[in-house]
Amino acid sequence: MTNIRITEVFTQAMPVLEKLEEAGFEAYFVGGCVRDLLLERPIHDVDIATSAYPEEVKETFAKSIDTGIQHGTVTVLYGGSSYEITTFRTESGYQDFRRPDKVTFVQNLDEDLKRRDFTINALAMNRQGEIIDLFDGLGDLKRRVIKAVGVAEDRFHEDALRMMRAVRFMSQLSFSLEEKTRQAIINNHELLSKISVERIREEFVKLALGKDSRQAFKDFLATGLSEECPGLAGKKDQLSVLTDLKAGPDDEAVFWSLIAVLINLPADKISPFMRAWKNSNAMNQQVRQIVAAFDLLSRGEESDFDLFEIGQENLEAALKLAGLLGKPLSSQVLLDRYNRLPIKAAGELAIDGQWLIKEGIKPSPELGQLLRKALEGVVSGQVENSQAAIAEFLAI
Ligand SMILES: Nc1ccn([C@@H]2O[C@H](COP(=O)(O)OP(=O)(O)OP(=O)(O)O)[C@@H](O)[C@H]2O)c(=O)n1
Ligand SMILES: [Mg+2]
Repeated sequence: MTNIRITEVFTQAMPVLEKLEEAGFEAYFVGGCVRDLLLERPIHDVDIATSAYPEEVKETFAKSIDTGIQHGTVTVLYGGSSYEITTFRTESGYQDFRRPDKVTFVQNLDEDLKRRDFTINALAMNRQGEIIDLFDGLGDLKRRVIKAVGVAEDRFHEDALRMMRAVRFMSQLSFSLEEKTRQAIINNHELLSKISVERIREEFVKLALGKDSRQAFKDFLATGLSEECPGLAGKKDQLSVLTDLKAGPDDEAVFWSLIAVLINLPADKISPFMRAWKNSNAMNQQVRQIVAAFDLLSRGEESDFDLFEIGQENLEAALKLAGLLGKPLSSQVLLDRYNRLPIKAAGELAIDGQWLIKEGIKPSPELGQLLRKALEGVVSGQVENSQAAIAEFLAI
């Protein structure tokens, strides 16, 4: 990330503010993009707050999409980028999606900023590049603290997900939690149970993959937030390993596998756990495979054919998992063994079912067994991967 790129993002976005101002409205950059600009972090989305009502925003720009009119948000496409433009409002539009939104439009930026979650997220910037900072967000950026705007309890009652956001930002930014904010999370952690699992999962994964996850996991556990998460209630002791890892996880599937191992999930309980977190089937399957591979490798009895079946991706993931847990698996030896396998996929076998049929084997369970035998023979180096050698090996 460079300053040039950051400047570019805002330079590109300036005409959007300009157009709103020319149309007679106030408009500011707000929230995460201003925070990330000041922290010199990469900016992924530029949010704009304005005095214009959604209909007025739509009239100001040629191309727009109604992404969240009921929250006051219109997405505007301009100069090849898209911008979320939201009318000044109070009472968050961030409520759990199953609950009706109560959005009240307000007259000015100040009222809007007051209802934002943290001081570092309640900064705005105008077209002149001046920062509007009503709650000493700049000071908190310097002190590197996550502090709720105003009365923390109120902010968490407006949207309990913010408690998860607090620990997520700790991890991503390497910030600490301001004491009153921390106390408010301790007092209100039960509210998290009202929030949809999808939203909690999103924050949980961002926390896990953030650069300071170990510090953030400490507060995730100490404030009681973990007690409100699917499958994690009563597991604080096992999960405390997360605060003491050599490094944080950098891969989502490895992270879920780590959790599954830490809370001692038996193989048949991994799926229900992953589903409780509303993970995709693909993620669920990957995690089951990684944990199975990790268990097998931990026993140290894996054959070459086991390595073949595990496959490169899951092997690397299982080794990462072992690394996080400080397990002494000889990674290089295993990877070398894998790399020396004569074939890496069943498709590379010199014969297939068609070929066996041509050789006079009837489509039958026997055919499947022969294929499997050939595969095992080739993978384990017992037989060369050629049709002639395999035919002799199978005695057909
Ligand atoms: N529960 C929430 C979610 C968002 N916001 C406000 O809306 C802004 C934008 O929200 P979002 O994009 O979800 O978060 P960011 O802070 O931008 O973080 P990220 O980098 O993950 O986008 C936040 O900065 C904050 O001012 C809030 O007050 N409460
Ligand atoms: Mg954002």
